[in-house]
This record gives sequence, C-alpha cells and structure tokens, in this order.
Amino acid sequence: MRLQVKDVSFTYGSVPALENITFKASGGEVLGIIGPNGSGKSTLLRCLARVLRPRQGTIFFDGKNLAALRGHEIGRCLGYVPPPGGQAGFPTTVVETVLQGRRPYLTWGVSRRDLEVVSAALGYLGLTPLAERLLGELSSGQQQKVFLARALAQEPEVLLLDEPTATLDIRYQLEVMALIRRLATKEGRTVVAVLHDLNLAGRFADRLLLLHEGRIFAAGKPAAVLTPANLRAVYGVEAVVTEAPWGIQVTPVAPATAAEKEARKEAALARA
Ligand SMILES: Nc1ncnc2c1ncn2[C@@H]1O[C@H](COP(=O)(O)OP(=O)(O)OP(=O)(O)O)[C@@H](O)[C@H]1O
Repeated sequence: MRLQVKDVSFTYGSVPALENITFKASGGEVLGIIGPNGSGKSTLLRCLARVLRPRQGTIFFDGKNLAALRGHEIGRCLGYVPPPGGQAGFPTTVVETVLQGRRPYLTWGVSRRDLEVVSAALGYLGLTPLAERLLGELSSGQQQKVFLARALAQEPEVLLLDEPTATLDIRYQLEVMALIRRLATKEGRTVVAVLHDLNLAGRFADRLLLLHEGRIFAAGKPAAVLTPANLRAVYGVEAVVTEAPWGIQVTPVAPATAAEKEARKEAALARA
C-alpha cells in the first residue's frame, strides 16, 4: 500500500482540525478529498506533505513512517502543491521555478534528463511560450500551472494537490484533471487532490473522502459518497445527483434550510 494514514488527529492550538483520520491509497489511484469550508481538507493534505506534524497517529509511505524519512527522500516520494495564492513573491522565471522540482535529483549540475523532464512538464501545461517570463508577472491561473508543472517535474510517487483547478479556465480544469488521471492510470502514481468542484471529483476520482468537521463522514466510490443524503448532511444543500456517461454529476439546487423549504412549499402552493 503506497499511503496509509492511521488514526491521525491534528489541533491548531486548542482548535481541533482533524480527528481520527484513517484511510489508504494505492498506486494508480486518484483519491479526491472533498468537504465544506473549514472541514479539514487542507490540514489533512499538509499533514500528508509533512508540512504539519499530526498530534496523534501515523502516516506510512510504502510501509515507512513518513516522520522518519529524510528531506531528499521526501522530495522523491511526495510532491505537494499548496492552494493557489501567496506563492509568487520570488523574482524567478517560469523555467527556473519548474527546474526547482528536480532538486531531489540534482547532483553536480543539471542533466539532460532534468531538462527533458522540465520541458515535458512545461509542455503538458501549455507553459512553453511563458518559460522565460517572471512568475510574479503571470496571472493566478498561469502561476497555478507553473506550480503544478514543478510538482510534475519532481516525478514523485505521490502527488498531493490542494485545489489544483481552482484558478484554471474550463479547458485547463479538464486538461489538468485528465493529466492527473493519466499519471495515475498509466504511470501508477498516487494522486490525492483536494477538490471543491464535486463534478470534477465525481468524474475523475476513483474514490472520495468526504470530510465533515475534521472527521471522515463518508468514503468510497463517487457514486456512494456523492449522494443527496450525504450532501444535505454535510453541505446543507439539496442537490440533484445524476449519473452521466462520464461520471457523477451534482447540481446544487437550494440550501436545505427549513426556511428555504417552507418558502418553496408556499411558492408551489401559490402556483397551484
Ligand atoms: N493556521 C491556523 N490556525 C488556526 N486554525 C486554523 C489554521 N488553519 C486552519 N485552521 C482551522 O482548522 C480547521 C480546518 O481548516 P482547513 O484549512 O484544513 O479547512 P479546509 O477544509 O481546507 O477549508 P477550505 O475549504 O475553506 O479551504 C478550520 O476550523 C480552520 O479555521
């Protein structure tokens, strides 16, 4: 098993953010982490990336305790892309930034293979024409693609992506998700991605973890997790869930508050 998370809890000061999280992810799998604002998704990803240290519990990578791995080992095992925003303060170019992804492999200098990998990562994300531009002079979506390209250049076995499509236009949302899918299916990598877009989650993930108030509320295949009852209980919305040929589709219809339901009932009566 590539990734094993056992009974992980995390607290910010006195604020509990994760409680008793346990799950596994294998090679070739895309695991989507979904849940409302503040449910603990980013905190979980930061624990997996070893940016945060769990208060309790253990995370294993290929059977090894993540807490015991050394820096350069982590770099080859795990590639972490934080959520968009606040990362572009450095005067580096796009190509230099993506090349940083090769740091776990660099010895005396940059090899031909390093350059090939960087060039392929730039190409995958349509960044080749922007290669010499400064990062700080790009749009937020373009910057997001650069950080994804850097993680791809790192060639890690596990990719940890926090809202990888949040700032991307609809074409690149699909392209990035398809790329993630390919990395898992064709190259056997494990991808753990925090996703707010339930339709992308329902379409591209093999399994979903639905978080609610720091705990796992539901876990399993998208069809089992994205149910109207779960969405009502966790997000407080009424949603229509359909199964399209390409995956599960979720259409939020209305907030499921008592007042809303009453108003809709009255409106229906008035129309009748
Ligand atoms: N640096 C911090 N200090 C204190 N509390 C924090 C900190 N970061 C997050 N929290 C709290 O931890 C909980 C989980 O936050 P987290 O960012 O993991 O949620 P999330 O599911 O990623 O939310 P979102 O969808 O809004 O990004 C929330 O209650 C949040 O207020």
